[in-house]
Amino acid sequence: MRTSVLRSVAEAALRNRSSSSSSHLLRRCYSSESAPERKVAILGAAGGIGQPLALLMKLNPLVSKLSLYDIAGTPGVAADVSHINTRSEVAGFMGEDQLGQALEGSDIVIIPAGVPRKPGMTRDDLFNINAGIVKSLCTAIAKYCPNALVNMISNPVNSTVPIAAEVFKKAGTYDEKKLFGVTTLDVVRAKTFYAGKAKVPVSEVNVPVVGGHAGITILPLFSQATPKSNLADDEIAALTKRTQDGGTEVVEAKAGKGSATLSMAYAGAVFADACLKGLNGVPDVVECSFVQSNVTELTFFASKVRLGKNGVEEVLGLGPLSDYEKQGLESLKPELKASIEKGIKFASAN
Ligand SMILES: NC(=O)C1=CN([C@@H]2O[C@H](COP(=O)(O)OP(=O)(O)OC[C@H]3O[C@@H](n4cnc5c(N)ncnc54)[C@H](O)[C@@H]3O)[C@@H](O)[C@H]2O)C=CC1
Ligand SMILES: O=C([O-])CC(=O)C(=O)O
Repeated sequence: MRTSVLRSVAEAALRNRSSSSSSHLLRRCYSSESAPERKVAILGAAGGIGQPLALLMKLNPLVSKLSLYDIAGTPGVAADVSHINTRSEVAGFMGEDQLGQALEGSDIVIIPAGVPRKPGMTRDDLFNINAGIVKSLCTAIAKYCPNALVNMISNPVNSTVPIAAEVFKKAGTYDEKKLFGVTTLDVVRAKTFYAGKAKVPVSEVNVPVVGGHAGITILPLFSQATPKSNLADDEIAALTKRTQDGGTEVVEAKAGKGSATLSMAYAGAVFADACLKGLNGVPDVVECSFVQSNVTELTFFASKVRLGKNGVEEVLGLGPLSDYEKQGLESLKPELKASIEKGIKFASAN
């Protein structure tokens, strides 16, 4: 009761954001004690990404219930994480019989379930195994928590997101505002690499990354990076390539032991936090994500997205592009289009 009254007042304050009391009210309204109940489920929670992501979500005061699901290993991960003295109650679920229980009542479902790359593989080489995993998990989401926001991490994201959309369409639960391909790691990398090259504080850096999440479909827009810098064209080209190959850099360094897990868990936690803030009515929450889109002729595309109480509030445009970026945009379209179509075809046929 007290919380809902507080929230109405805070929302009124939001409408008049110059009010000196508004920031105080909002702080109270969205602080951990009064934040609304939010259940977050992680599918693939015992994996390389799933475990550190479970840790990071346990540290998030906006989460009240943390549901950890995998086909094996979740009781141990859940017992371990549950001892941390933060707000959320943790429950572990293992095996398909428990998937419904894991999902029921979820506000956000994060999916890092599936196999990772080994050196020499592309993300698309994961399609044959991961497409089926994502399809069956999304079928369960449509049944048990059709209104949840879905944060898709499993690769190839350029195809797994269209697969999820088709599964939800077939089930009659598709809401394009609620399905997200997580491309935050591309942004995290672009920020880190840009800060290093431009010699600016990394905490102040912003770089949009658009397109998709594989090789040349990852298009960082360094012309829009802030703080501004005077990097030469060849430096921008090298930064772009390093961002596009960031995943492969980690795969090769891990030499057969998987792909990015820790940086991905961080990126997944940043994106889920943004979704939670959006759901809770925090204004001006903007992150890049691979979503259903009209920004280009492609039906799914990553760009900046404003997050709100229903998920996507607004898909933002690309802004001004340099000639180099315009070229990159045209070059990525055929590959991204083919990956989207591959996902749709798989989901329609199976
Ligand atoms: N979107 C992105 O930026 C990134 C995506 N990834 C992708 O994330 C996925 C997971 O990577 P890792 O955690 O390193 O792999 P991992 O092999 O360490 O963990 C995957 C987990 O998924 C579980 N799993 C398999 N089938 C399942 C099912 N049907 N239901 C529930 N859980 C199931 C496994 O038991 C395992 O615990 C890979 O596809 C990888 O390519 C990785 C890094 C970045
Ligand atoms: O490269 C991979 O296979 C995993 C991934 O998506 C990334 O690290 O960006």
